Amino acid sequence: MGVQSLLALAVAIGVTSYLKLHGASYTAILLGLLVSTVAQLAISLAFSSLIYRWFISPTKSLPHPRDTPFILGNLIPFLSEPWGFPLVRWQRTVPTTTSGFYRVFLGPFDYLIPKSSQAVTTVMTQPYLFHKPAAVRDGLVESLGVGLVAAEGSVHKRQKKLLTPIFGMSRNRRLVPQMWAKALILADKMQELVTKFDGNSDILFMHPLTMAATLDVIGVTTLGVDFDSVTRPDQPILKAYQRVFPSFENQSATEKFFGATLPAIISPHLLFKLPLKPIQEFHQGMTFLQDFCLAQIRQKKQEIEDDKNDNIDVREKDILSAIIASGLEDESEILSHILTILAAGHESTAITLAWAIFKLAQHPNVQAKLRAELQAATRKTEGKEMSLDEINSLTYLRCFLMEVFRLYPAFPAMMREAGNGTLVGDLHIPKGKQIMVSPYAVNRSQELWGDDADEFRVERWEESYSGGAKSSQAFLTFSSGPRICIGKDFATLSLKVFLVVLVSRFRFEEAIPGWHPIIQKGTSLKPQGLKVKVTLL
Ligand code: HEM
Repeated sequence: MGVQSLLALAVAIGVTSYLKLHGASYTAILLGLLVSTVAQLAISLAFSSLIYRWFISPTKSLPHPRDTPFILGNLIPFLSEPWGFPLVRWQRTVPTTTSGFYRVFLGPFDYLIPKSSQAVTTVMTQPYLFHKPAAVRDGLVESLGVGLVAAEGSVHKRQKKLLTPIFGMSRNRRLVPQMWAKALILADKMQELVTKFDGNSDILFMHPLTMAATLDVIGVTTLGVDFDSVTRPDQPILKAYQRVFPSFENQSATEKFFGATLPAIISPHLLFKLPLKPIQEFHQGMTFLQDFCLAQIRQKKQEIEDDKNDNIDVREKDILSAIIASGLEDESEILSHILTILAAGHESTAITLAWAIFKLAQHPNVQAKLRAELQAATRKTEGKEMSLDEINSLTYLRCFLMEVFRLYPAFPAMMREAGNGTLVGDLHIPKGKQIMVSPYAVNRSQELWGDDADEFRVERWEESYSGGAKSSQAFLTFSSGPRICIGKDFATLSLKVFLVVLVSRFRFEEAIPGWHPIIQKGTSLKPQGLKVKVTLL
């Protein structure tokens, strides 16, 4: 229990005893407690925002954004804009210090932000010292269990060792036909939509389509189950995910406000118990997914047990089979891995695919160059499905995708917390200090990428394999260090397959010249209402 909580308890006991001794009624005592709680909260807020932050904190000498009002600090831009926007501004305007960190204030909470690549390295290469904050971890555990995203320390190390080979090159080779089949189904659906009214062209909202398609890829590759979300938008798994990750487009202004604010200020234990409609929907969605995945796990276990010949096709059929065949027996851990892979794997890829298609529409020259590369490759394969090596030999496709990854990282910020007090150069970071690492801001840093960091310039990846970045920590789309995304190659491959199939079959143009979709505020870079004109070639 911290000093503040002890003080609060002492004041509450004091107030109750005083009122009781003076013969007050229970209503008066309750009222007294309420008033004293509010007063303590106000004093604690004022103390952290007006005194601790400026005069006592060991990080008090670090620079911070200009225009930082007392009390609210930098909270307003953070709540009113997509997270990445203020982070890019601050990355450019706050002076660089020797430690490479600066600080921002979200209401009473102070965050350190690593600005230099050295500071980013310090945080990302020591994931068990700078771990995920308890509130973030608790939220993940509540929904997904202790899978790789939520695990810390030795548990994370063991899980990563178990899962890394399952996501290796030999699996990717096996996945290509499944991904290809799903990309063709998406292309067929898009063809059906654009030819519906006798023409060969129409405006399509891409994000719902990419969500359904990437969910289908993850379903077939992870569980060996065909969700069929692209052709059946009412199928229950898709509906469950729409409940778990609601799109802001379908929410009222109040729901949007609370959806962006409550997770930042209330502990997940409390948040998940609130009698609010989105929370109830979340639980219903999660319960459905848990029951569904558990049934799949039991069925798959049986298949593997029944296979007396250790048949590779049974043990390696999909990611779930490979996890069970690896010898992991704990059913709740297997369930956490599957829920984690399904959740982490499809939304991020869907967001990236939607942005990729939007960038093609915005940049016809890039699209033409990519199509030319694909047509030349397709001539060689005589229009048949490409192999992993053929897909990976498409150099312009790689360059295009890297530039999309750089400018549109699906997760604009990652939260961390110092597990122990530590020294970084001359800066003492105290235990419990909150840290925010921003892939969005680092990927657009002019110090690391040059003056044209904001420009969508595919050539930078043609000129140099690293895109000309001045540090290996300049590209954080998939995080870096021991907690780097395990599905990085899986996601890259499935995006390449989707792009090969879609760009070969359709031309993408801006639906409205110069229009840009709004980016959802919060933890992901979800585009709202992303639409493009799609023409069948
Ligand atoms: C474009 C697509 C993707 C992006 C941008 C992305 C990005 C990220 C990022 C930034 C992290 C680190 C989060 C943090 O530490 O706070 C992460 C972790 C993770 N991702 Fe991905 N991801 C993508 C696709 C996938 C896919 C397809 C899968 C699985 C099939 C996956 C599974 C995971 C897992 C299990 C972790 C936790 C790794 C660990 O903590 O060791 N991701 N991802």
